[in-house]
Amino acid sequence: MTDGMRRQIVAANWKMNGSSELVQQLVPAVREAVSALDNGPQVVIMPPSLYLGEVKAQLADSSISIGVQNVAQWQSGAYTGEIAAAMAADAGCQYVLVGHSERRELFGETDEVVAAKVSRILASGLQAMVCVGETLEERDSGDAEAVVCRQLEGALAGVSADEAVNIVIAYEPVWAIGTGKTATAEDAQAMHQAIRDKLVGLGLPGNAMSVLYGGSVKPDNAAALFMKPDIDGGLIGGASLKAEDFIAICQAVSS
Ligand SMILES: O=C[C@H](O)COP(=O)(O)O
Repeated sequence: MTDGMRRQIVAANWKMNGSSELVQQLVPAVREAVSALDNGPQVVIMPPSLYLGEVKAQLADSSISIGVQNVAQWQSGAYTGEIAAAMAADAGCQYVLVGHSERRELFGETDEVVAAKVSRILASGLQAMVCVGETLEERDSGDAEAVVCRQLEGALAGVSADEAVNIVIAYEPVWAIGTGKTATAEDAQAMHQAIRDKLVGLGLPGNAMSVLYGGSVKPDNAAALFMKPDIDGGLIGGASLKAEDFIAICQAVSS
């Protein structure tokens, strides 16, 4: 299923959850299980930034990558409470999540802000995991694809085909996040295909880029989603906080 830079990825977004205790319990267990996988996915752990150092220490010499859940659109300066993409790189991250629907909804992130962040992330030599997805209302009114295409166009404004090697797309229907309602594998596949077509339309190598699915991915639905031809793995919220569940999801990619 991989083609060029397209690769299977399972990313853990802890959101604002976790503790030092969780790091000490969960990360070594995930590390051990992932190292035993044949042909396993690239695993990425994105804890709250305060725990990055502890997670990194647990992952020394492992193949698992680390990332942050957000960075500022600015380079540096008087932006109390923010962290810069360059700092994420300096702290040893490889990935940055950007444009998550919670950031768009709760923190007012527009497509323009997302695009500015993408540009900072790429300039810092990191991989941008760009989230897109429609609300239930938008899906019910038949606008899901148009919304996702608009978000892609906005977030990737100014990204060149060469830079696309450092972009991963995560399709997360908002109505499926944390609700236990997941898109059917068929609906997710259809949207992933539409995303690739849109990327190609934007002059980017859409068929060679990784496109992940997120939204209530659990051990019991992961394999059906991941076996679809255009789904390259998942962005996992709730289930990434339980070692057993997250490991089972990583195993579903390699099976
Ligand atoms: O970033 C992760 C997603 O928002 C999915 O969260 P969830 O797996 O809890 O539905």
